[in-house]
Amino acid sequence: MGVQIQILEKSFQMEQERKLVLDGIDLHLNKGDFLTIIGPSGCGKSTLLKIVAGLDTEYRGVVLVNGRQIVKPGIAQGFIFQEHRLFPWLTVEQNVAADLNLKDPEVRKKVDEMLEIVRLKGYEKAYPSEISGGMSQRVAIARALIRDPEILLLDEPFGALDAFTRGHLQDVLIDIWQQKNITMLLVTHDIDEAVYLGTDIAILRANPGRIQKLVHVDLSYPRSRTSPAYQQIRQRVLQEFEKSENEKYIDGYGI
Ligand SMILES: Nc1ncnc2c1ncn2[C@@H]1O[C@H](COP(=O)(O)OP(=O)(O)OP(=O)(O)O)[C@@H](O)[C@H]1O
Repeated sequence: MGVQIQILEKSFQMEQERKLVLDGIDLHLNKGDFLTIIGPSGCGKSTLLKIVAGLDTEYRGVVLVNGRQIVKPGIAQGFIFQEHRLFPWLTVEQNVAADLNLKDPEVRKKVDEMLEIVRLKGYEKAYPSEISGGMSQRVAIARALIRDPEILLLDEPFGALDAFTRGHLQDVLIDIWQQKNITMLLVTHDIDEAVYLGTDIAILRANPGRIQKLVHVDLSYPRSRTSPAYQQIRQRVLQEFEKSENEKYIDGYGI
């Protein structure tokens, strides 16, 4: 049970050649794990997430979510993009309900519960143009959660937000994860975000994308960024990250 990701090979056809992007990725997440993924630009993080989401099925390998093979997008795999992708003509509560009927008392109850979890009570009737970027991203998270996904996939979800809002949303995300005991897979460029959120961190290297190192973060939540144990793990991850970046240049790619 849990999530099994086995990507033997993922390549893209370029004009002249096939480019190998992911090579031998093997990851296992138990229910309730929070895996963060970092790595140099272009190492295949988004490609990996799209494969797990079922958005890309052109690869050699297999992804299993609770024993079921992922062959297309579905409600079992919630996906949060960097931009929130809300419908501008729908209110906050309509965006959360999306194709579900808000007049159904069960749906109404769930929408209210989700808005409570993402701390948006009082904004039900607002339109996306009337709320901030951070609030919009919380609406997107509520919209994914209402479908009870077995795994939530987040691609740089807070990358476009200012540092203060990002810090706040990281805490909201930990809250949601703890309340729902959901399995999380989050891609980020931010080493601090990877350490602050993850039970485990996968550091990828590029050309082709491979797992450079898996680091287990044995720290309880909420985490203190200034604690020596936190700083020690951060330092370790940073060193691995630098190694993965150097290898990218030694290989002659990425410049
Ligand atoms: N649809 C596509 N067709 C061809 N090549 C692609 C396609 N999508 C991604 N690639 C290539 O695959 C590689 C990995 O891309 P991907 O977006 O997964 O990397 P990333 O690690 O998420 O990068 P970043 O951190 O910059 O967002 C890159 O070299 C990219 O150019």
